[in-house]
Amino acid sequence: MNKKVGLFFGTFNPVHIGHLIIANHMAEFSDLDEVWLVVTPHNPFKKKSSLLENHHRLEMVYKACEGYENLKPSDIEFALPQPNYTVTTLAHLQEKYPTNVFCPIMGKDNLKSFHKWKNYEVILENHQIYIYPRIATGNSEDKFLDHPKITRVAAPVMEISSTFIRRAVKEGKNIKPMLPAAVWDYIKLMNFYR
Ligand SMILES: Nc1ncnc2c1ncn2[C@@H]1O[C@H](COP(=O)(O)OP(=O)(O)OP(=O)(O)O)[C@@H](O)[C@H]1O
Ligand SMILES: O=C(O)c1ccc[n+]([C@@H]2O[C@H](COP(=O)([O-])O)[C@@H](O)[C@H]2O)c1
Repeated sequence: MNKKVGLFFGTFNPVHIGHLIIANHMAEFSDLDEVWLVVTPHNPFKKKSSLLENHHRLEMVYKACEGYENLKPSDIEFALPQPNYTVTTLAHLQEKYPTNVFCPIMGKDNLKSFHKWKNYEVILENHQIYIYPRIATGNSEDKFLDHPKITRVAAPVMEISSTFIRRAVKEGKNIKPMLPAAVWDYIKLMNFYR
């Protein structure tokens, strides 16, 4: 049988429990067999300056996924041209794993800017997109929400961001519960974000 794989793309600088809870919820409560956390070297919409090196972010994702049978870290984008366009990654993955069915996972907030993604029509044509709820800013219409290639999954809403975590670590705050334990220990050990 073809394996249905959810793809959770992110810079994961660092990965936090918000990411982990969503990824795990998708793997456990939707029809996805696995969720791959794809570490993006360079998001086309984000500045690269505050980014930790790719292998450090991957290491944190690897640590976060430990003990979760259906969550897998992926470094597939490391060898692809940058900035990383999701349409390119999807084509590459489909070629490498022809029997897998790949479904990108996205927060409802991201759907608002989806029409600005490179070749978004191609993504929609070839893939079912799994959407989880997110508190969105602004009130523009979600024109994709009722699209047949959109599947909505009622996951918990987690308002935590990597930006908040980086800032808090810099200020010496204890934000241990916001990170998987092994990720918190690694950040301390490596003196990241100080
Ligand atoms: N708390 C959260 N709950 C659900 N989804 C999230 C959460 N934080 C981020 N995401 C989503 O997870 C994916 C990867 O997130 P990303 O690595 O950009 O983290 P981030 O916390 O948004 O980072 P930053 O604060 O550095 O912008 C993105 O699709 C993003 O929208
Ligand atoms: O392909 C695109 O045009 C595109 C535009 C913006 C974002 N993305 C991908 O979406 C992922 C999540 O984006 P973000 O901004 O929520 O971190 C990130 O890993 C990017 O590679 C992709």
